[in-house]
Amino acid sequence: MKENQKDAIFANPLDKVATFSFDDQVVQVFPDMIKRSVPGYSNMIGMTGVIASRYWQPGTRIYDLGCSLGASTLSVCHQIEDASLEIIALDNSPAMIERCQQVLDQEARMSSGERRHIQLECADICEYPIENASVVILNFTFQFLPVENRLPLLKKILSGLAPGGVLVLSEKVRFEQAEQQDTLFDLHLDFKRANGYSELEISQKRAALENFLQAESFTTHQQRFDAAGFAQSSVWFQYLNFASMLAIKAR
Ligand SMILES: Nc1ncnc2c1ncn2[C@@H]1O[C@H](C[S@+](CC[C@H]([NH3+])C(=O)[O-])CC(=O)[O-])[C@@H](O)[C@H]1O
Ligand SMILES: O=C(O)C(=O)Cc1ccccc1
Repeated sequence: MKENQKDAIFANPLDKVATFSFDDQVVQVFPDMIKRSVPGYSNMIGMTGVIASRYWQPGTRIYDLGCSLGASTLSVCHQIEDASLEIIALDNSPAMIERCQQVLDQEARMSSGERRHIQLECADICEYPIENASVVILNFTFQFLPVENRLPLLKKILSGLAPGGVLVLSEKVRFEQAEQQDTLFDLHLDFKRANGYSELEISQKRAALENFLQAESFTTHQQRFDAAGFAQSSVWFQYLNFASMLAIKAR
């Protein structure tokens, strides 16, 4: 199995910076990239399992939408011991799915407990059916969807959730007030510098993400949760311009 490598994707000058893509090169460095780029990533992933264990209802499924290498799925498995737990983990990057399968196989070999029911699928989350769920996880995936696909996806999730079910949505956010946006955005750049990224890496990655990652404000997220029909929504975590929200379906 390929070992995880340090992220140096944008370390050398590129003639033309192509739009970011979840290809084999990104997969090889992904755990390092996400930890050094997303403030609070480990906290949000760890708590995702804790939230899942409060809202999961036996006989229903948990969906991990945009699972990458399975970090949220594994957090859920650590928190819910029940052998009947069924997780459906989706990603539309074949390179991610291939590596995720290796990660899950390795975990299964290492843990002496029950074999978990994890269905891994290479699929577009906007197309895939969501049925009989009590927990749906969207950790840092929604931000990559075309904006016009976002409300339809939330409506599909709500209709697939059982009463009392939860959606966990973690994202990069932006702020409506220009001064607040500048302050927290600049501090995020400092966070990346403190984690060893150079000015060149920071500026080339920024160019690669332009128009690809579209962050939205808390107000936009809250209004969309309401428009989709969720009964309640809250921001439960924020670290600079990254946050995690949860939205609950009426009982
Ligand atoms: N339409 C789509 N359908 C399916 N997958 C998609 C789609 N669009 C993007 N993806 C997938 O969403 C993932 C986003 S990464 C999630 C991290 C993970 N949740 C984690 O918590 O470790 C976040 C990041 O890289 O910032 C990638 O693996 C894409 O292939
Ligand atoms: O690096 C950034 O600026 C981000 O917004 C986070 C991120 C992390 C991993 C892949 C794409 C974006």
